[in-house]
Amino acid sequence: MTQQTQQAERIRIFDTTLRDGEQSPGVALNHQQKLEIAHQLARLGVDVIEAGFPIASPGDLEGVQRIAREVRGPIITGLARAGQADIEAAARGVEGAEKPRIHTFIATSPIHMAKKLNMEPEAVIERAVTAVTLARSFVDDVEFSAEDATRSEWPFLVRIFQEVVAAGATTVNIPDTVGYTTPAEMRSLFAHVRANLPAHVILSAHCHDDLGLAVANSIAATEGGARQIECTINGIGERAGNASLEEIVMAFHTRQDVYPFTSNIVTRELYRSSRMVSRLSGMPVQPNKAVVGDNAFAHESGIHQDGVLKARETYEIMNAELVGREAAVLVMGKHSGRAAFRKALTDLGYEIEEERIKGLFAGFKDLADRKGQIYADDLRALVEARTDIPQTFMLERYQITSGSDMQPLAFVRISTPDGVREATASGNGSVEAVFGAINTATEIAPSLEIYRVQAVTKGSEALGEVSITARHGETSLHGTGVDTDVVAASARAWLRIVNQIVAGQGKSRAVTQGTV
Ligand SMILES: CC(=O)SCCNC(=O)CCNC(=O)[C@H](O)C(C)(C)COP(=O)(O)OP(=O)(O)OC[C@H]1O[C@@H](n2cnc3c(N)ncnc32)[C@H](O)[C@@H]1OP(=O)(O)O
Ligand SMILES: CC(C)C(=O)C(=O)O
Ligand SMILES: [Mg+2]
Repeated sequence: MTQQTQQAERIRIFDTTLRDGEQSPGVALNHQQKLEIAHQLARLGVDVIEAGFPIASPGDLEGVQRIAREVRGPIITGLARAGQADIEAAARGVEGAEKPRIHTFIATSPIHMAKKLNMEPEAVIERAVTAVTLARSFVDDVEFSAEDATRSEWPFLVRIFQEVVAAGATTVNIPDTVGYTTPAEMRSLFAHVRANLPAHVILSAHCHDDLGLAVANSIAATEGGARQIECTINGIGERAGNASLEEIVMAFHTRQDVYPFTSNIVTRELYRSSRMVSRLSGMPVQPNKAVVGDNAFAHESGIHQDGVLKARETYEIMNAELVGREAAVLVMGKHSGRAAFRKALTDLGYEIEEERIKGLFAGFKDLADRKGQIYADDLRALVEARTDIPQTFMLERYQITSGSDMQPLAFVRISTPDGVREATASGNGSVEAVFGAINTATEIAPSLEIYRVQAVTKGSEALGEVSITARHGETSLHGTGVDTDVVAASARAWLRIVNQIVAGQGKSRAVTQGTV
């Protein structure tokens, strides 16, 4: 949101990750963690940091105090119910701040007033006015929130807002506390309140995501006159969470044509902020989360990859670097096409002629079908597993029968230029049995010297690389095989040795005809 247009108006970003975000079930941040996040929020350029709810606990008070003392730049605020003790605690919390604010609130919906507060509407107004007046005795900057505003009666809302503004509130917040409203409703509500309050009062939106509308509702609020948006990093917060800061900021940034707003947010700090909050709060970010999710700038399907390689904008409306991430990632998998495959091999440093790429691509698709995601090491293994040694013997299929009370029995079916050979053999283990069956089928029997196996890629479907050194007469030969199945990888490695012997790279003898 750094781009300026002529009519651009400023939207203040009020971050409540450390207060409403911390209200996410299971999240509790210690002072050090809160401070670390607050410093990052300052680097991110938020206008307001809601650092906590000082009356909640001595620890919360101390956390707010440390942030107020140590973090410079943003306004630091603490939340307070509409009551003396809460407001005094909030005042103690923010007193060291360069720019202190007290944020006080009381519910205004019929259900909250009657069932929760057990108060008459007139008493609620009186309590709100008293609270704002007290808060103003400590600081010049006071925000008042009408909790559950979107289920409140509009005339009542306007009345309480007018009264708290007269008592000194400088920002008036209209929260959709239970995530109930819709964009059209929010737009109208803000326009109505805006028309009934003095122009110097900043209107604020605070939306929850119970229906997945928090970001849309926050943006709609700006169309009705909101100039402050309350949100959290990664959208964490009470129940389904709050409006996500990064989504709002990037919506404005990307659609300047329809939302001519500016803000102080340094978009390149968004991803770092997201990672930090996720790490410290213990709340993972879903992979498909907009802007900051692992997949937000990743492309797996061939048609998209081809488009992105030709022109990034074909499938990307934002630049990954703009939010502090690495450039778009092409994820290799079974939906990938040749364009991305070729690019991935080039990126890995291979210069491979087109004819060979065709062959490798078939192997890649086959592997992707079995493995799912293909990593760089998978590609390396694919390329390097193929050499120019003639594949005289090729494993078509194998089968192992084994159990706790029997010796493993291997069956192999091997193709040769002259036809197919099949053989069975038993061994002390599955690998030994399959080697025996290959020896029988090929009539070549190198002796095993060294056998090593290692996982070369990530994931439970990782590729296993088998590396074998064998002797044939006086010659030592080396073969490797890669597969998601260790027995198959072993069989491939063994056949590579056999094929080297046939090709004369070891002390070999002629391939004999016939099916075993
Ligand atoms: C929509 C929001 O996100 S609001 C913020 C929610 N966040 C939190 O509640 C986290 C921190 N909260 C706490 O630590 C505790 O709830 C405290 C310290 C604030 C209060 O604890 P307790 O005194 O034990 O009260 P408890 O939480 O059980 O009940 C809340 C009381 O506050 C009253 N209350 C609720 N909101 C307000 C308000 N805005 N102004 C005045 N009183 C209020 C309730 O009516 C209830 O009063 P009652 O005990 O007379 O019935
Ligand atoms: C305290 C207020 C602003 C709040 O968090 C809400 O209503 O959701
Ligand atoms: Mg809230």
